[in-house]
Amino acid sequence: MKKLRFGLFENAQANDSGTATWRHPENQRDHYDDLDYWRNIATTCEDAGFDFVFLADAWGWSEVNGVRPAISSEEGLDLPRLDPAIVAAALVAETTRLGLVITGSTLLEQPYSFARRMSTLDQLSGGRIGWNVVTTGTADTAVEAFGVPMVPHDERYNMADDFMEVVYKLWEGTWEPDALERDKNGRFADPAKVHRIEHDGPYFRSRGYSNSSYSPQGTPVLFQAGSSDRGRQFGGKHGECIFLGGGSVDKLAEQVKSIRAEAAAAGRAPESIKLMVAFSCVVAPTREEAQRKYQQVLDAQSPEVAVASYAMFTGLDLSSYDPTTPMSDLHTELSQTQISRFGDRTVGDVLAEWHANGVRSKPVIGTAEDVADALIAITDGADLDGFLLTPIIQPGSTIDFIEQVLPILRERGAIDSEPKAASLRERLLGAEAPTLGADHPGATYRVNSEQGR
Ligand SMILES: Cc1cc2nc3c(=O)[nH]c(=O)nc-3n(C[C@H](O)[C@H](O)[C@H](O)COP(=O)(O)O)c2cc1C
Repeated sequence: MKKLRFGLFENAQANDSGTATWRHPENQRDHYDDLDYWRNIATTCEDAGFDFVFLADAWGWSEVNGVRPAISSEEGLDLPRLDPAIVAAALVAETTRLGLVITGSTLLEQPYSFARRMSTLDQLSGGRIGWNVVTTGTADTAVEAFGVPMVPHDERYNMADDFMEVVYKLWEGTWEPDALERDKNGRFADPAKVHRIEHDGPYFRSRGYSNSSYSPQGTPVLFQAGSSDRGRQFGGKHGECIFLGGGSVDKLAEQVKSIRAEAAAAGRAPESIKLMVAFSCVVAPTREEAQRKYQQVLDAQSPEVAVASYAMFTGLDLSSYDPTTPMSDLHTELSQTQISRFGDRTVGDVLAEWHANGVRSKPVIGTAEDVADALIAITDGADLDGFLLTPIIQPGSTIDFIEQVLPILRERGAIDSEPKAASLRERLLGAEAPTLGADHPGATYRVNSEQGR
C-alpha cells in the first residue's frame, strides 16, 4: 500500500480553525507564547516520525457588521497570535530532521523581504522549510490593518502569481548554488555567478540582487490549500503539496483528480504533487469513551463563538439570516470554500456544525482501529498521499494519535521507517534532489553562468 506522509497542523495562538477549545482542562495551547510549549510539540512530532509541523496563520480578525465582538477577546478566538516564521526559527534549533512549514500571505507580505526570510530559515535548518502560500481569506479586516486596498477573491490569485514570479527570480535566478567559494586566500563569492533580476509585474516590482544566497532547497517546498476554481488552478501550477480540508471520500477523490488535472495542464507530472487531507480524531479504548471525550470538548466551548468565528472566515453575519436560508444563497469575496462546502444546507445547520468543528471536518471518533481504518479507506478511495493531523486538544490529541493510531498504521504497512533524506523536498515528495523539479515553473528561472538560462 501507499506509504503515508504525516504533518501536524499547529497555530501560534490559543485556538484555531474557528473553534475555541482553550478552556478544556487538558488543553495547553493557551500557552502558545511559551517556547516550552513549542519545544514539546516539535520534539514529540520529530521523535514520532512526522514529516513536518505546519504553522497556520492569518492576518485580520473577526468583525460582525463592522464591530469586533467582545467574545473574540473573551475566548481568544482570533487574536492574539505570534509570527509563525519566528516560531519556526526557534524550532530550527530544537530539531534536526523535522520539516517546518510556515504560512505567508501574497496579499500582505512584500516579496523581496519575504524571500530573504524564507532563505534564512532554509539556510539555518539545512533545507527543512516549506511555505504555505495563502492569498488571505480574512482579507477585509487585514487590509484595514495594513492600510492597503482590498483585492477581490480571484484577483488575489493573479496577484499571487505575480508574487511567485518575483520570489522565483530571487530564489532561483540571482545566486547560483555554487556561487559562494569562501576561500580565504581567494574570494568569498564568484561574481560571474551572481545575477541581477528585473521584475515589472502588474502588482510587484523588483530590480537587483537577492539579499540571500542560494539556500539548500533554493525555493522552499510550496504548500497550498485554495479550493475555489481559481485556487485549484494556482495550486496545480505552483503547489508541491496541497492540503485538502476534508469531506466525503467521493468529494476528496474529485478534488484530487481536479488538482492533478490542473498540474497536467500546467505542464507538470500530476503524480509529483502530494495531496494531504486535514483530519481530526478523538481516540479512546472504546467507542463510548471516545464519544464521552468528544462531548467534553463540545461542552468546553461557548456557543456564542460560532457567529463571530464564521464572520472571520467569510465576513458574513449568519445571525442576521433566517435559519432556513440555504447556504447556496450566500456570497463572499473572502473564503468561498466556507460557503460551497455546505452545499444546500441551511444557515441554521451550519451554525450548529460550526459550533462543533469550525472549519474542520467532523472528527473520526472511536477506537484506534476505527481511526486507522478510516484513514486507510480515505487514502485508497481518494488517491491521497497523507494526512495533516489537526489536533483538537494539545498536546493530548497529538499524543493519542502517536501512541494509539500510528503503531496500527505501521503494522499495516502504511508508514515508512524513518526516512533518511535531509531536505523536506526529498523527504516529503520523494524528490531526487533538494531543489525544485525540472517541470516546476520556478525551475525555469534558474540561471547557470556556463550554459546561460
Ligand atoms: C489544511 C488547511 C490549512 C489552511 N491554512 C491556512 C492558513 O494558515 N492561513 C490562511 O489564510 N488560510 C489557510 N487555509 C485556507 C486556504 O488557504 C484557502 O484560503 C481556503 O481553502 C479557501 O480557498 P479559496 O481562497 O481558493 O476559496 C487553509 C486551508 C486548509 C484546508
